[in-house]
Amino acid sequence: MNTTVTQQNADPAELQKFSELAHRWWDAESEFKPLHQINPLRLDWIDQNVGLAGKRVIDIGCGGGILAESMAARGAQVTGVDLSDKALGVARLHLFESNLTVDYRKISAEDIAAAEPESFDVVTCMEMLEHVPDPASTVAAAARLAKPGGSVFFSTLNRNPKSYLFAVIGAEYILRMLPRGTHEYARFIKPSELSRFARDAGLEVEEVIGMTYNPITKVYALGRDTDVNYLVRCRKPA
Ligand SMILES: C[S@@+](CC[C@H](N)C(=O)[O-])C[C@H]1O[C@@H](n2cnc3c(N)ncnc32)[C@H](O)[C@@H]1O
Repeated sequence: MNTTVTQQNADPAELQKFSELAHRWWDAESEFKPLHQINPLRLDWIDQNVGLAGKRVIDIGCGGGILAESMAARGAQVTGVDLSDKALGVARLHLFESNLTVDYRKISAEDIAAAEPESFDVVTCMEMLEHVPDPASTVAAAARLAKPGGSVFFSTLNRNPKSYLFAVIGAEYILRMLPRGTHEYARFIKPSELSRFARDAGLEVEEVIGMTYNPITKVYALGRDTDVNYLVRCRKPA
């Protein structure tokens, strides 16, 4: 692994997992299929709430750039940050194919928040908090990056027996949608916990919305069921 992690809110083993798979990031039938499938839903939800065109956006834990590119395609000026060299390499290469512009940088959320506080109209941090040792620190960095009046979006996995059954046993062992070991149950975050992290960081929590997967129809949907996957929309007071 050529990822250097020093005194950062990062787990080298987690970064290694994503680095090893990075070359398959844009293969919509690969381990990243779920991210490709959920992307239109989360993109539309974000766009409907903030109107992405012309907005300055930062995507924390951008990986290969599925969400970052799609926001750029909607007219946003997007910065993507991650600590996996390989994922960032794939993200940069994919720009040649898409002809889009995204400013990809290898920097932690905390470091870019210290360097460029209150710089972004929109902050997104999706499917990333469950992979870091100190999610509250990432949430605080996301809040710091937002301009006053800006919007901050998170998504992660709830922590309860049902989410263990669906997100770990179901997705990794039965349906084999994800490689075994993708998710560590102890790192799942309850909506109440994420809401507290957000409030402690000075954000107002405006919406918590669930995302469900129907294994029969293979369709994802947004709705009231936050038991497994969920998204949170926050606002930084002006
Ligand atoms: C499941 S992927 C999600 C990618 C993207 N956010 C999406 O939803 O399409 C998790 C990403 O978080 C990144 N990541 C893990 N720990 C990180 C950290 N401490 N700082 C920045 N990125 C991190 C991984 O490298 C990986 O790209």
